[in-house]
Amino acid sequence: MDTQQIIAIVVVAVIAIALIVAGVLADRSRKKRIDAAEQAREDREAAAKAAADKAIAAKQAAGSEAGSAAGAASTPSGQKSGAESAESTEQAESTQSTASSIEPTSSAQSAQPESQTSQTAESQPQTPESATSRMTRLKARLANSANPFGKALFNILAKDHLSEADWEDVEDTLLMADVGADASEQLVDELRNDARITGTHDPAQVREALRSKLLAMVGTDTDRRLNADKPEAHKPSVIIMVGVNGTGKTTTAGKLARLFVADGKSVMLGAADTFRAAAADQLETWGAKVNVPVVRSDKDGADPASVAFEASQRAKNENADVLIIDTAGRLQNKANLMDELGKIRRVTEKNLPVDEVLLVLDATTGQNGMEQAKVFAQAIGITGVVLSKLDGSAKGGIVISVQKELGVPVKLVGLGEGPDDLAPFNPEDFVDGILA
Ligand SMILES: Nc1nc2c(ncn2[C@@H]2O[C@H](COP(=O)(O)OP(=O)(O)OP(=O)(O)O)[C@@H](O)[C@H]2O)c(=O)[nH]1
Repeated sequence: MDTQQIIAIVVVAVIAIALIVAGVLADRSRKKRIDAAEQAREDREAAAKAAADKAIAAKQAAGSEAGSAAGAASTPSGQKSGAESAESTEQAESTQSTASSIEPTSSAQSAQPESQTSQTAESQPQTPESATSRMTRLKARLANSANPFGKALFNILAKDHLSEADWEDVEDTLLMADVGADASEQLVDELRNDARITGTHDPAQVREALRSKLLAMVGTDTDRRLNADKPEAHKPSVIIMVGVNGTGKTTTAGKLARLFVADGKSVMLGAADTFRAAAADQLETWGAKVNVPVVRSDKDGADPASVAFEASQRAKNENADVLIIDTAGRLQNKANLMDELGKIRRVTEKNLPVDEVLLVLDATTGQNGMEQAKVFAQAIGITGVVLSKLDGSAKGGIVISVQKELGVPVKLVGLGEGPDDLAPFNPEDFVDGILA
C-alpha cells in the first residue's frame, strides 16, 4: 500500500467520523429544541392557569360579597380548584351511601322558596339563539382569538425561501400547538419531501399543503353527529358526560340540553354528580335556564348509580327524547372512581340503552388529555369527545392524537361559558384556527 492510498483511507475515515459526530450533535440540538419548546409550553400553561385561578378567586370573592341565595345555588363547580374537587370526591367516596333519596324536579318544582324570590335573570328560561346566528358568532370568536402559533407559522411561511432551520421551526410550532410529536414530525417530513420533489420552496404553497395535510389528519368526512341526532337513535336517547375535574361537564350538559330544546326535543337532565350538593345545584340552575327537568338526589354523597337509575326510569316513563347524565369529575388514576363509571353505565342500561358517552377534554390540557382519554375509554367506553374551553386556547392539536389513537371523533367544541357557546366541531374552522 503506497502513501497516497494510506492518505486516502485516513481522509475517508476522518470524513466518516466527522459525519457521525455532526449527526449526533444535530440530534442533540434537535432534542434540546423540542425540550425547550415543551418547557416553554408548560411555562405558558402554568402562567395561564395562575391567571385563571386568580380570576376565579376574584369572582368568588365578588360572589361571596353579593351573598345572594341565587348566587349560592348557581355557583359553578369549576370555581373550586381541581385539587379541591379531587379531595371532595375522595372524601365523599368514603361516606358514600347506597340509600339515596332521589328527587325528580322540574325547573318549576325545583325552585326553593328563597331561591324563588331571589331567582335572577340567569336562571330564567331563555330562548335559544338560532343555529345560524350561533355559528356566525362562534366562528367570529374563533377567528378573533389571538393565536401565537398561527402568527409564528405565518412569520416562518412568509419568508422567500424555507431553510432547514425554518422547517424545524414549523415542526416546533406544531408541537407547541399540541399537534403531537409523531404527527408534527410526519407533517413536516412530508412537506419537506414534497418540496424537494417538486422543487418548490414557495411559502404560500407550503402553507396550503400544510393546511390540506392537517385537514386530512383531522378528518373531513368523519361522522361527527351526536348519536341522539341519528335516525337510528333510541328514544329516550341517553348521553353520559364524563371527564376529569373541572373540564366543563356540567356546563356542557346544560349547553347541550339547550341545543336539543332548540331542536324541539324534550330533554331531561340527571345529576349523577352526587359528591357535592353544589354540583347538583349547578345542574339545576342550568335546568331552569334551559327549561328542562333535573333528576337529583337531595343527599350529599348519595350513590351516583342510583341517581342514574332513577333518571333513566323517569325519562323512560315520560318518554323524553334525550336524557343527559352528568357525572362527577374524577382523576383517571383513581381506579375505584373509574370503576364507578362502569357501574353508572350498567345500572342505566337496566332501563335504557346508552347511546353516547361524551368525554369532555379541556383544550388547554395539552397532551395529558391523551392519557385521560385512554383511561376513560377503557372504563366506560367513549363515543365522542367535547373539546371545551377552546376560546381560551389556541391549541387543541390534541384532537389529532385522540382521534388517531382512539378512533373516536371530536363532536363538539366549547367556546365560552354562555348557554349558546357550544358548536359542532368543524375541521376547516379548527385548522384555520391553528393556521390563522
Ligand atoms: N371559557 C370557557 N369556560 C368554560 C367552558 N366550559 C366550561 N367552562 C367553565 O369551566 C368551569 C368548570 O366547568 P364545570 O361545568 O363546572 O366543570 P365540571 O367538569 O362539571 O366540574 P366538576 O364536576 O367539578 O368536575 C366553569 O367555570 C365553567 O364556566 C368553555 O367552553 N369555555
